[in-house]
Amino acid sequence: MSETLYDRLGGQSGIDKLCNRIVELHLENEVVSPRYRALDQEAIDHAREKVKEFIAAGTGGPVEYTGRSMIETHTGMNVSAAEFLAVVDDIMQAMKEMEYPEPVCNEILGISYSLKNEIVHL
Ligand code: HEM
Repeated sequence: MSETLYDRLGGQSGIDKLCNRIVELHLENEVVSPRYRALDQEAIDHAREKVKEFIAAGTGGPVEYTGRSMIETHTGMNVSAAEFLAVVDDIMQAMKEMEYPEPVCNEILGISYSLKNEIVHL
């Protein structure tokens, strides 16, 4: 059987580390940090855990996503294209730091972009 993207991300432990780093980068990224700094610690922790689940489930892991849909989550935020790009940049930066092979980075990049219309200007 061929390896899933979940496997190539290092399974749940790889995805957990990746998401932890992505959230750290968001909190330092001046384009999007106000969005996350507006949340209390509990909400940040909750979002981080749901993102871990979302990626694991979406890449073929043995996990069910129990969070809200992308449209439901981001509706009312009026997320801009610049904010979307900043979030994708942080994802790519975290993947680069963790030295994932380029094809794996590109797959995540493609999946991220495929979600743009479910996140931006809602
Ligand atoms: C590929 C891009 C993105 C993905 C996959 C994604 C995924 C998620 C997930 C899974 C959650 C948690 C859902 C839940 O609580 O049930 C979430 C929450 C959140 N997202 Fe996104 N997101 C993306 C882009 C963005 C962007 C561009 C922004 C704006 C800067 C953003 C802002 C937020 C905020 C503020 C929350 C917390 C919402 C709350 O606590 O009510 N996200 N996102």
